Amino acid sequence: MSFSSLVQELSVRDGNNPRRPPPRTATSVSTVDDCASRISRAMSYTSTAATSVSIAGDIRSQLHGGYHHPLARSWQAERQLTKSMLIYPLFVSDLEDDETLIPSLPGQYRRGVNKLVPFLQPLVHKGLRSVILFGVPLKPGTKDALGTAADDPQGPVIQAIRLIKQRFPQLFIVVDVCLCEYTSHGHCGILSSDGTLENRQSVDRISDVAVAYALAGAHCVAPSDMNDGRIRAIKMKLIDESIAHKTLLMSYAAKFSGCLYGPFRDAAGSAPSFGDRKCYQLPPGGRGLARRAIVRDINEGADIIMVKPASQYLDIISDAKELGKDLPVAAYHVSGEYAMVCAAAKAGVFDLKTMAFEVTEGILRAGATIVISYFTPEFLDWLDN
Ligand SMILES: NCc1[nH]cc(CCC(=O)O)c1CC(=O)O
Ligand SMILES: [Zn+2]
Ligand SMILES: [Zn+2]
Repeated sequence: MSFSSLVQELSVRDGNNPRRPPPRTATSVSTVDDCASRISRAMSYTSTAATSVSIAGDIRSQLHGGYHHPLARSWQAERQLTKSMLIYPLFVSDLEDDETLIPSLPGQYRRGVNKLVPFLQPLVHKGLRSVILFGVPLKPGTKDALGTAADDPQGPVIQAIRLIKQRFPQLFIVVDVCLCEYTSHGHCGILSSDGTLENRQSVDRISDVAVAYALAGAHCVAPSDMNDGRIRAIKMKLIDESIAHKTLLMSYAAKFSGCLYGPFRDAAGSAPSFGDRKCYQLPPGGRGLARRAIVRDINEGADIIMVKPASQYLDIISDAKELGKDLPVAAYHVSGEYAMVCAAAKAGVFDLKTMAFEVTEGILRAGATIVISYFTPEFLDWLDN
């Protein structure tokens, strides 16, 4: 039985409804007026006859027309990925001529300051708008219990900020603020004698480091340490230094613990030497806790809220958008997510480009408008075609 004859049959069977519209046939030609009156008839029909699905379905079940054409498909998305939404992570080591492939992070390198400009030049030319910097101290003896090297004026991050700002003035420089790359114990703050984070000292140190990066010229500081109260402390010190008006404060507000940061820790040499980060990064099931952290950081003065990882936490991205209606939401598609996509594509599970777009579109659909992605160089090419 064809669809239209089924509709007809159902309509005929439903003979006790006096407002039943006449059955349509496949050959009927409609005018705009005809169409409008049919819609209004169908609407009044469904409102009085909930038992029948036939007539309203006849019109409103037709969705394909809305996305037959590629351009129409793009119109179905609330937001489209653009180059300006992307932030590219860069690992900057303290060995000036370093250019080392990170084995667990396919295609990504650790680079010394001397390698940055030649690497960035073609990307900037293709439309790269923003980078996020992570310092990697490799020289022996650089790490200590207080993470002293984090704001070393001769260290890789401050050197890189100055260099990039001078050579690519149009590039927006975000700097990750944390101590784990610089502490001998690998934790994201200063520890008290029982091995837990000492909040007051950690926040004091983290906020000093953030201000040092901002004074060196970073456009944005992004604390990823998760110590309570660091957003307020950084904002206050930025105000004290009279640079709050030109420094964007992006909070890693909802940063979850788990196993997706592994390749990053290989790249940055920042794995904790004992224990884990479960007492300061959020538990994966903690949606309510994440919502509290988001609200807290908004109230402490964050300009942008970040959610991380991204694909496993799309509900949290959507919560961040709802809670911080007037703040942009960023999502970090982290090292483990990136490595998974690369590994599966390599194993023939799916096409790399298709999946990179699918995962990123999912992140945008959930509510983010800024995406930190290791796929950024590829997107700069893909978005041109
Ligand atoms: N605290 C530092 C930091 N900043 C961003 C990441 C992870 C980013 C990634 O996995 O790509 C981490 C690692 C961690 O918290 O252990
Ligand atoms: Zn850290
Ligand atoms: Zn603990």
